[in-house]
Amino acid sequence: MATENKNLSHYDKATIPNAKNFRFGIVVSEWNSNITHNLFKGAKEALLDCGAIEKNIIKWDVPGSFELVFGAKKMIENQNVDAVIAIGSVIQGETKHFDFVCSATAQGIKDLNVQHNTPVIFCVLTDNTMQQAIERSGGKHGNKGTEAAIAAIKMAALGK
Ligand SMILES: Nc1c(NC[C@H](O)[C@H](O)[C@H](O)CO)[nH]c(=O)[nH]c1=O
Ligand SMILES: CC(=O)[C@@H](O)COP(=O)(O)O
Repeated sequence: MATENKNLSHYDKATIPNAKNFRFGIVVSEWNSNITHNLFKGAKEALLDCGAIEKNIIKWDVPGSFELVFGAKKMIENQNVDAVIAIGSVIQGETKHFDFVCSATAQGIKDLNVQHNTPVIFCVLTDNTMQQAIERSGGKHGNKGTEAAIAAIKMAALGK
């Protein structure tokens, strides 16, 4: 199902564990900060709505999506978190750089999930245009940050 057919912000609290006992790390890319700020806002609001305590939400900023992998790794190693949300917005430019950034970031975050015992949620928009990014960070398709927060809670609770 494409995003076109679902709202990223919809969730049923009855199906989500209470997040009050979990610590969350959120690593946020500064590239396209108009987008990543809204993704972070959506994620934080959803975590709090599902019972998370504000002091248990640790936010770090990194320069770009490529640096999300290192930031998430350091968050896992140093902050005793139950899940990490990696937030970025990659938008196609004139060159193939988009492909390399998206691929490296996705593969790097996948690798962290394999190498560590802390889930890292892929909240990186990879859009053709700024308009697509706007629509997925609080616009007509909802907010991917909200979706990522719900995934983080469910993964933090897995096996507990
Ligand atoms: N063009 C975008 C980038 N590019 C920067 C890289 O992520 C990285 O910071 C740089 O290559 C130095 O290592 N990053 C985004 O997050 N979004 C973009 O659209
Ligand atoms: C994803 C990027 O790095 C890209 O936005 C940079 O733009 P360009 O490909 O025009 O250099």
